[in-house]
Parts: sequence; C-alpha cells; structure tokens
Amino acid sequence: MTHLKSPSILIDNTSRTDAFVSNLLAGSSEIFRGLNGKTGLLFSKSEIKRFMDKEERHDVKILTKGTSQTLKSMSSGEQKKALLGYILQHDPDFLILVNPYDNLDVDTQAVLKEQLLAISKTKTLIQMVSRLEDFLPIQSVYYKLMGDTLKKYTSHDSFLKANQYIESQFTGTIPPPLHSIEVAGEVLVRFKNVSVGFEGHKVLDSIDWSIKKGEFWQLIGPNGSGKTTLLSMITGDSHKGYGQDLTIFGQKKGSGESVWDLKKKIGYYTPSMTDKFKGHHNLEDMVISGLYDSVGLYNYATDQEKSLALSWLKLLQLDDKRNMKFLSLTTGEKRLVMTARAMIKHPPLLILDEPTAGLDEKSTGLFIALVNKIAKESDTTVIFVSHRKESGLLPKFDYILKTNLNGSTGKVKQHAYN
Ligand SMILES: Nc1ncnc2c1ncn2[C@@H]1O[C@H](COP(=O)(O)OP(=O)(O)OP(=O)(O)O)[C@@H](O)[C@H]1O
Repeated sequence: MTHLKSPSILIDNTSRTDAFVSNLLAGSSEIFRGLNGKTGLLFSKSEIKRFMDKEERHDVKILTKGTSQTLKSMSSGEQKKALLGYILQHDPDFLILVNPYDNLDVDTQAVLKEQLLAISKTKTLIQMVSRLEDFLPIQSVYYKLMGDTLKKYTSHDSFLKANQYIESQFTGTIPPPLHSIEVAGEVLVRFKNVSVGFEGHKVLDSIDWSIKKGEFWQLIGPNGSGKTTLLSMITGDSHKGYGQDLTIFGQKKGSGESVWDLKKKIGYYTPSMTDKFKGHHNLEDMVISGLYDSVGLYNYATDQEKSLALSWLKLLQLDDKRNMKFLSLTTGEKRLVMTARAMIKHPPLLILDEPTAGLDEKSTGLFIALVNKIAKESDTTVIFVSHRKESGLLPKFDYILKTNLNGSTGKVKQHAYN
C-alpha cells in the first residue's frame, strides 16, 4: 500500500467526524486512497459505546472477555484498555483514533501515548483530536476537518499558528432564579469516614469531605479512583451511601429522604446525558426543562419562564437560535445550553461531570469561562469533575482522590488565587 505518513487531523465543532470515519472504514475515502481496501479499526468513545450496547443487548462478552465485570461498570481507563486490547488482537492495517485521551487521567494518558507511539512504528495511525496538546509527536501531515472538507497545512508551524487557543469571555450577568431554593445550614454535603467497595474490590477509603454553600470545587482523580461513585452517592443514584456517615442538605443519607427531593436541589450535567437525546425540542425548551428536572420540556412554559430562558440564551449569545432544534447545535453549544438548563433554577449544588471531554480549544475556553462566571456570580456550590487540570478554571478548592490498595483516599487543596 502507499505508505501514509500518519495524518494528524484537528477536529472542531464543525467537523463531520462520524461521516469522515465511516468513509475511511468503508474504504471509500477520496483523500486517503492508499487506505482503501485495507482493514481499519476505530479507537474512540463512540466505539466503546457501540460495544457496550452490543454486549448488553445480546448478553455477550466481547471487550470484557476474561472478566466478570460489565463494560458499563468499568472506569473510562479500563474501558479504553479493553478496546485497545481487542483492536491489537485483530491486527488491523490502520487505526483511527478519535480523541483517544478523553476522560483519561494524566498517568493513564501517558501509558496510552507510549502504546500508541509504539504502534505508530508499524501501522498508520490517523489521529483525529480536538486539542492540539493531544497530538502524538510523530512525523505527520497536518489537516483540519471543517465540515466534510479537509484542509491541508504546508507545515507544522503554519498549522499551529492558525489553530492556537483564544481566550473567551462572556458579557452580561448570570440571570437570577424565579424562586430561591432554601437549604438549612452552611454545610451542603458531608462525608465522614465513608468507605465503599464492590464485591470485595475497595474503591473509596475513609473519605472525609465537607462541601459548603457557595464553594467552587474541582474533583480530581485518576481513572477508576471513584469520582463517579462519590458523586452518585450525592445525587442518590447509588445506594452505597446508606449505612454510612453521609449527610446531604442537612439530612442523613438513608433517613427517608426522597431521591426526587434530592434531585430538585441539584443541577447536574454530564455529556452522556445528551449523547442519546433524540427529542425535537428547541433551545428555549431545553433551558426551561431544567425547572422541571427533565431533559426536554413536556409542560407548557409560562411567559416568565420563557423570558428567563431568553436571558440565559442572550448571555450565551444563542438567543437568535432559540427556536432552533437543540440537536442542530454544535457539541460546544449543546454543552453551554445544558449548563444553562442545569443552572436555571440556581440549585444549591451544581455538578458538572467531565463537561469538557471532547471539546475543542475554543469551546473549552468558552465553557470554562461560563463555569467561572456561575461560581462567581451565584450562591450555587459548583463541583467540576475532571481528570485534566483545566487551564483557566478557578476553583477555590480541589478534592483530590489518590488510589490505594484499600481504596482511594481524599485530600483537600485550597487555591491561593481566591
Ligand atoms: N457497579 C459496579 N460493579 C463493580 N465495580 C464497579 C461498579 N461501579 C464502579 N465499579 C468500579 O469502581 C471503581 C471506581 O469507578 P468510578 O467510575 O467511580 O471511577 P472514576 O474515578 O469515576 O473513573 P473515570 O474517571 O474513569 O470515570 C472502578 O474500578 C470501577 O470498575
């Protein structure tokens, strides 16, 4: 085959990545003709999702062969390891990597980068990433995918120069809520000596964590350290909190609180919430639906609610699109709208779980600016979960999980810039 210098392709909100990948895998690429007729495999989050659905629907083990765990219950790092193992077993001619390091902590990223670098010596790697820092340092030809069009750069320098990150800001202020949600006491959430495990596998060890009103936290920890487990105890999505010394909004966990009541006080967003969303709701409805704790609006909105949604969309500079379908937005725009949806009621607690995964530089900058603004201008406590230290994010505290044999331990770090 015509040997391809592993192409490096920057993708952004406009890129039709799925269509591009499908063409490559189907052997019908107009651009990389040398690959047509060769076998390619895809390493991406969507591919993990596809296997997850397949394993669940047909009750089979494909990526999880040899383990008793389901793919769904594995941490992101474990899932990616399973996919890479499967791909290597099948020895393809080329590999397409779409944002391979998303949702991975620094150490796991470093291990994966080493593995991919080694693979790049014998196979063509097609890297498709949203962040410049995610390109592997290999001899490459650089491109940008704009819609379906691939723009080729003459040099690495010209590529970097054209695609540097630009800092973004919002003008205007966070719209106030229609009604305030009262919570008694200063402490919203308190974990005291909380330990959690799954079937003999210890995940969290003696967690002590107090989260007060109005604070801004970043929850950081390697893959599998228990971030999601910790959050699901707060949101009521896991029963692991019962029988432990865990107090949420002044009420001891397991003392008869309803999950519904909990959800009313929490704004939550994680990208997988809308990955499968197929509704025909417009932007205005999506923002208003946060008042009803639904994703998409199933009630008639009042004029007051509509006007509040409009204020949010103005802040996001998306008001001219308010009657457009949510699904027609770019990934970055969708995340801004979903954050406005989670925040519209000014919940006492806003949880954003890996909200920047897969976003390009510009959209990440905009998203971070919005979160900083929410934390600064409202009384809402923000927990931003990420394995990546987001540059520009200004949390007051980090809660850092560190993995150990007996489960992860937690440590608080306060930032000096506040
Ligand atoms: N239902 C379950 N059954 C068995 N093991 C589980 C279950 N849920 C989570 N685990 C395990 O608990 C550990 C912590 O998982 P968790 O998803 O909380 O980590 P995380 O820090 O959120 O990881 P990531 O950053 O990769 O999403 C992992 O080893 C995971 O495999």
